[in-house]
Amino acid sequence: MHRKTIAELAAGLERKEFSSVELTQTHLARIERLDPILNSFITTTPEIALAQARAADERIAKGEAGPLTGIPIAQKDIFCTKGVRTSCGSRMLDNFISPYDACVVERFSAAGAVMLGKLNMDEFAMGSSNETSYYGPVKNPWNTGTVPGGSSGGSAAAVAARLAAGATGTDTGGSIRQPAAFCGITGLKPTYGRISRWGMIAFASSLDQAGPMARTAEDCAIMLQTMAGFDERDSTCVDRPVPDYCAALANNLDGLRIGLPKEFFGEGLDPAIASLIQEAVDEYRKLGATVKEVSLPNMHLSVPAYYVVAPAECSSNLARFDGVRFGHRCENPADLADLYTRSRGEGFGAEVKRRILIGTYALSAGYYDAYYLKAQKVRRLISEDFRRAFEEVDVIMGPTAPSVAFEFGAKSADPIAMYLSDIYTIAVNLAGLPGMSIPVGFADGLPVGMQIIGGYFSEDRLLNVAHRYQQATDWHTHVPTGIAD
Ligand SMILES: NC(=O)C[C@H](N)C(=O)O
Repeated sequence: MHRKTIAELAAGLERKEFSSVELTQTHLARIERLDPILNSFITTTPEIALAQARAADERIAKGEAGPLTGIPIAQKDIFCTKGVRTSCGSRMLDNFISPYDACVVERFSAAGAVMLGKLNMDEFAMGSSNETSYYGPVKNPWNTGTVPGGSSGGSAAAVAARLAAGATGTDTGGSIRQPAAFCGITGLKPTYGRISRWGMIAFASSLDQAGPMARTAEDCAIMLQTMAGFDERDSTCVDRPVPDYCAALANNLDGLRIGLPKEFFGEGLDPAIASLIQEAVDEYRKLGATVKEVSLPNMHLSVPAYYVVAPAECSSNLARFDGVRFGHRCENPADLADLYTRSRGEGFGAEVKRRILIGTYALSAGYYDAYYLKAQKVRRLISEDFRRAFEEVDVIMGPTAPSVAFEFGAKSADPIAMYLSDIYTIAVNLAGLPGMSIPVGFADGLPVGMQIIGGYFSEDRLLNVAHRYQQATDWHTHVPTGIAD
């Protein structure tokens, strides 16, 4: 059962080949058996899952099921879940039981989905390897000596290992796409504003966006259908109709104009990855696409601009964790200053502290114009680069990450080396565009992801482009041996 995609599981439930309770029990048993190795879950919620599965079976029996009714999924632990610990991968929130559900969680519940638990992640989504989690790193199911990527590493590993049929992720600077690439799954970061951020713990509010992570583009379409749409509780959520993402999947790709940015194929890219991307692009030629080189001249400024904007917003957002209202509080504070200092000092890990310090510095009087204002101008230049490219092409393709999954510890001592693993993804966040990662092969036995970037609100087109490729190839069907057999 666990090998089936969400679309296949929904068909099986409808035909009564198995019940949601059976399906849920199968996944819970797999988590119990395999997650001690992978560490992809921070919290499992078997009682909630089985209650939701029973309710789903009733709904299916009455003929009132939707495409996600009875499907076992899991939530990144950045989404607030009522009555369930919501840690954001941090000691700061280790004791935090959320009093409400995030909008995304509400929508999955309303659709009748089953929540298996909360997934491991880099602390407050800051990281690209899952090594910054207070709960320990997640292992990559393809090779447990390598990282799963981050920050949505628990989501990617759980889906790759068939512990959940689908998972939510969030992407501030590559956090859905890079782990999807490292674990050989499909992930979509939608346009900024497509999905409500309400109840999603804020890291960098002008960049954060939730999205689906699953095995296929079709499954991502099914999940996005439920996640997308206006919510007045998030002032940046866009009030715009949600298209039927599944209806567009099978459209043919005749005449699709693909752009390959020359900046994506330069120095620093693993040559094995470059050739797999070229092979995938050749497949698209066979499917009727035309291919041309485009340029994103300000791409090289994306990582530096991100590491001003994101820490600046993080220093402001994380000011709320003060030991007073919720989260970690130090023992016996001497006075208020001691309470703040020790609670934050004990509650946050090293990477989070680094970002808060960078952000506070960048925003401080005298440095604001030199850093923050300048980074905002660069952001505008990057958006303009994409706008110009999309005058000539429909989608942009390139590698998701410059390397395959790396070994634990390989980049932890060098923050800049770690930051560079998001070199191809971050510009998309700065511009607010949608982007996907799909599996296109293996290098050194590890999965390689290709990124597909589209214009604003072109998620239907991206999913269509990804789906047609997945119908013509089988990279997305490969299963990590040993762990996920
Ligand atoms: N949250 C993200 O998108 C991850 C990014 N690597 C960061 O550390 O900021």
